[in-house]
Order: sequence, then C-alpha cells, then structure tokens
Amino acid sequence: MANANTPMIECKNVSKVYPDGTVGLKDINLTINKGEFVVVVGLSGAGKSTLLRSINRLQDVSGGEILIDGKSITAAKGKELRLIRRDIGMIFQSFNLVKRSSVLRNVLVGRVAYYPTWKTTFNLFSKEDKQKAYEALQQVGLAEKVYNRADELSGGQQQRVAIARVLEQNPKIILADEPTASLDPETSKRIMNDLKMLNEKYGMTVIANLHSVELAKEFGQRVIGIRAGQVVYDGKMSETPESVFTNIYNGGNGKEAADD
Ligand SMILES: Nc1ncnc2c1ncn2[C@@H]1O[C@H](COP(=O)(O)OP(=O)(O)OP(=O)(O)O)[C@@H](O)[C@H]1O
Repeated sequence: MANANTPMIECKNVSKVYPDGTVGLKDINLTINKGEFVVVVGLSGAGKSTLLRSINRLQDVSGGEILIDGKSITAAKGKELRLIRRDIGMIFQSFNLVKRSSVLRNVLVGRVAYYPTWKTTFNLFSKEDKQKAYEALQQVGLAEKVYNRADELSGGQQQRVAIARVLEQNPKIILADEPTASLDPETSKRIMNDLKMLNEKYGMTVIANLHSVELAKEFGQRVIGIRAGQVVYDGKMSETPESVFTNIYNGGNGKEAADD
C-alpha cells in the first residue's frame, strides 16, 4: 500500500491523570500508520476510551504529545484545532444521533465543520453535500430511510446512520469506541463490515475499541492491548497467539476474568 509506514497518529509519552487522581493513561508511545485497522482490547477501566478521547482531544492529556498527520492536536488552538478535528470521525456506542431529526439531517451533521455556523443553523447545506449524504446512506444500505426520524430506526440502523455521517465528514481517521456494544452479534458484524469498507474503499485509518475478542480477531489487522493505562501488547493480529488475549483479560489475576 502506497501509504504504508506514513504515520497518521503518533502518541509520544502520553499520560492522563483525572482530577480525582485516577490514572487513565501512563506513558503511552504508539505510532499508527495511514490506512491501518487497529483494534484496542482490554478490561473495562483499562483506559481504552481515555486513549480515544485523548486522540481527538475530547479531553486534554496531562503529559506528552499527540500528532495527527504530523500536526500536534495537543498543542493546537482555535481554528487549527477545529481543522485537525475535522479529519477525525467518531463512532460511539450510543450512536450520538439527533433523535428527533431526520436521517438525512443527521448525516449532514458530518459536514458541519466545513460550514460557518449560521449556514448550518438555517440548514443551508449545498446540493452537492445533500447528494453526498444520500450516497453515503446508499453505501450503508439505508437510502430508503432518508426522511425517517432517527429514533424510528433500530439500534443497528442508527449506528449505520452514524457511519454514513462519518463518510459524509470524509475524515482521515475514524475512532470507534465500542461501536457494537449494544448490538446483537449479526448486527455487530454488519457494523464492523461497514467500518472495514471505510478503511478499504476510502483508505480511512480506523481505531476501534472492542470488548468482543471474536470481532477483534475477525476485523483487526493490528491489536493493541491495554491494561491499567499502559500498552501491554502491540502486534499484527495474524501473529498474535491466543495467550495474549487470555493474559489481557485475566490480567494475571483470576478474579478479573469474570469482569467481561
Ligand atoms: N472523567 C473521569 N474522572 C475520573 N476517572 C475517570 C474518568 N473517566 C475515566 N476514568 C477512569 O480512568 C480509567 C480508564 O477509564 P476508561 O473509560 O478509559 O476505560 P475503558 O478501558 O474505556 O473502559 P470501558 O471499556 O469500561 O469503557 C478508569 O479507572 C476510569 O474509572
């Protein structure tokens, strides 16, 4: 792949301590290259969400630096920060749709960062962006739902709207935080396949936090294991032995095995 080995996300000595003293991340050093599909695994509370929230700066880190496509998101301010964030799409466990708005309007939200606020307030999206939104919905098989209200859709369909919204945003990176946690196994696969499509067809770099080891194995090219805020494993999925998962989920401590 032409883009292989071009860093897209670089975490350098990243740490996060919450105001109450809880350590979220401890000296994280990671480089994720353009076009990678990375899965992050670890017990509940290991720091997976903290890592994703730090990468797009939904929260500030306590130490270290994070570069996005060569630019420091941890140092960026104002317009520069907004421009870096435009290149990062988010998929959440809870979908984060505007429930009372139409599916089309939810997908158009993906373009909001490209417009001045007053235009989006008055729904002045261009014809071209509306067309793109429709095409994004076609990609995820929801073109017939374009005028439905978001809350009329099933959970799996709502997550596919969120994926269409990311497609409309056209970011370089997608951060997916437990994208399938509230969905049944078949729907979960469908969502993971949509993320795979964004990765393969559009070259978007994907990082997905996953509870399910099965899904991690099936979809991840690279696996990062996190425990107590630290990277305890990082390797190609194809070369990762079963014992890695057992270790990460047992944590060397039998009682944690029951946690998941
Ligand atoms: N806002 C916060 N204030 C204080 N501590 C926090 C906060 N957010 C997270 N933590 C703590 O930081 C640690 C890492 O949490 P994080 O949510 O990143 O874990 P996780 O691996 O994503 O877990 P889960 O799979 O349950 O979402 C945990 O000990 C958690 O309790």
